[in-house]
Amino acid sequence: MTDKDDETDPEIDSPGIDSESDATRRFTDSTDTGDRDGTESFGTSSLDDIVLDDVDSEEDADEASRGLFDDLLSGEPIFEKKEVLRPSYTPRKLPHREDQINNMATILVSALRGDTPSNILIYGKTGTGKTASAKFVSEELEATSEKYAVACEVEYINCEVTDTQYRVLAQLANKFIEKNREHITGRIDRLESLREDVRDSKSSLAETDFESIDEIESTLESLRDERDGFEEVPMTGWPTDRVYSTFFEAVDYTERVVVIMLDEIDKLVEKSGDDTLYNLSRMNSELENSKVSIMGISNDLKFTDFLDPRVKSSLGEEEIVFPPYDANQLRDILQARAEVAFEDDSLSEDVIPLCAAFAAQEHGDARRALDLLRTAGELAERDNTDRVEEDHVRQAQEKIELDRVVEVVRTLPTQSKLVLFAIILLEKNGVHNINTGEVYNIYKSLCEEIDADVLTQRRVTDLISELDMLGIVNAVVVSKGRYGRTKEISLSVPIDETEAVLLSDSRLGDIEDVQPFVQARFDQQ
Ligand SMILES: Nc1ncnc2c1ncn2[C@@H]1O[C@H](COP(=O)(O)OP(=O)(O)OP(=O)(O)O)[C@@H](O)[C@H]1O
Repeated sequence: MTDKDDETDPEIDSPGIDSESDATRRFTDSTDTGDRDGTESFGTSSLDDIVLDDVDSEEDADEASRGLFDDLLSGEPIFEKKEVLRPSYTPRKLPHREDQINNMATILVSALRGDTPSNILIYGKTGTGKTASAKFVSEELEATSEKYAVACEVEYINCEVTDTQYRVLAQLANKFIEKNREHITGRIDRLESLREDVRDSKSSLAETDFESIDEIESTLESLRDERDGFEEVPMTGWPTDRVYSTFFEAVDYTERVVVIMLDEIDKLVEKSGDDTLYNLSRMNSELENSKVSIMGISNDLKFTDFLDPRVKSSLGEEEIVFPPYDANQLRDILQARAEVAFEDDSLSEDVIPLCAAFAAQEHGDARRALDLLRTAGELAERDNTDRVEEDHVRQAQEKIELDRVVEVVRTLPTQSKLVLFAIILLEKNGVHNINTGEVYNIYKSLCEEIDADVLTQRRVTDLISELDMLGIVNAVVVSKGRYGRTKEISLSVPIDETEAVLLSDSRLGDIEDVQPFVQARFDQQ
C-alpha cells in the first residue's frame, strides 16, 4: 500500500457513509493502481472508463451509498426464516388438530380404495386451521395415492375468488383438461418407447396388445389428435350448460376418485346460490368412470340454512367442527413456528404467552396470533434491538388493530363515510353522548357540501347501527324518561387516524373546509 493510499483510504477506520463515498472517489483517481479491495483483476483504466468519468454518475454513486441500509443490516437479525410466520406457509405439523385431521382421513380413505368418500362440511371460525388441515390431508391423500398407484385427485378452489357457478365449473373443467392432457402425454411417451423397443426387437410386441409397429403408430396418431382436441373453457362467454358438460366429460375421461375442496363455500352460495353445489352433488349418479366427492369449508355456521334441502343433506353427510383455540393451544402453535422463524434467544419469555393471550381474547384465531408475533418481531427489528420484548407485542396489537380500522373505514360506502365524518366532527367540537339528530344535521350539511344524495334520518340510524356492528362507533340506547329513548353515540376508534382515512377519499377530501360552517350550526343550537 502506498502513502497516498493511506491518506485517501478511510475504510481502515470508519466504515459507513464516508467510506463509501471516499471509496467512490478512490475509483475516480487515475493514479490509483487498483491493487486494493480485489480490484486488481479489472485494472484501473477500465473502472474509470466504465463508471465514474462523468459528474452525474458520481452523484448517483454518492446517492446510493448513504448507508440507508447499512444500519438496518448491522443489527443482529431477529428472524431466521420470517416466511414461516406468513399465512401462505403450510406447516408440516398442526398441533391440536389431530382429531379433526384423523376424522377427515378416516372419511377420505375410501378414495384410496376406489370408492366415493362421503361429502364433508368443515365449520369453524376464522383462523382455526380449517384450510391448513384440509390442505395437509389432501397432500397426504395425493401422496399415498401415488404410492399405491391409485387414481385419486384433490382440486382446491377458493370460492372467495372464484365465486360464480360459471367460474367454478370453468376452473374445474380446465384443471381436468390439463390433467387429461398430461395423462395422454404419459401414454404417448410409453408407446413411443415401446415403438423404439419393437424397432430393436420384434419380440417386445409379445406382451402387448399390439401386433405391429403400424398399429402403435396409428394409436399414437389418434392419441395426439385426442390430446389436441380438448377445448378449454374461456373465462366468460359460454352457456353454463356447455361449461358443465365440458367439465363433466373432462372428469369422466378416466377412472379416478376426485375430491373437490371448496374453501369459503358460503361465499359461493351467498354470491350465486346453490346451483353449483346442486350440480356437483348429483353428478355421481351420471358419471361412468369417475367418482366425485365434495369437501366444503366455511366459517359461517348458518350458511346451510340457505341451501335446498337436498343439497343440504347431501353436502353435510359428514360434518367436522373446528373449535377456536384457547390460549394454551395458541402458545403451542406459536412455539412450534417460532423455533423455525426466529434466531435463538431472540424472544423474551413473555412474548409468546402474550401473543397467545391476545389472540385467544380475539376468538382463538391462530392467524391473528401469528400476525402478532411477526409484527412484534418486525417492530423489534425496527428498534434495532436483537430481542423481541413484551412491549413490542403490545405495540403490534395496536398496530394490527389500527390497520384493521383503516381497512374497514377505507372500504365503507360513501354514505357511511359521511355519517362517520359527522360523528367525528361532533366529537372534535367537544360534543359528547351524541344523539342521532345531531349526527343527522351535520350529515345533511356534509351531503349538500359534496352534492351527495341525502338519506332519511331512519336510514342514517341504520348506518349508525352498521358502524356500531363494525366496532367503529359505540351506540347505546338510553332512556330519557318521558322524552322516550335515544341513542348515544361515541367513536370507538382513534379520531385523527380515522379522519385522515376519510379525508383520503377523493369525494370527502374537500370537506375539511366546512369546519367553520359546522361550528356555526353548533352555535345556532
Ligand atoms: N394447529 C395449527 N398449527 C399450526 N399453525 C396453524 C394451526 N392452525 C392454524 N394455523 C395457522 O394459522 C393460519 C390460519 O389458518 P387457516 O388458514 O387454516 O385458518 P382457517 O380456519 O381456514 O381460516 P379462514 O376461515 O379465515 O380461512 C395459517 O397460517 C395456519 O398455518
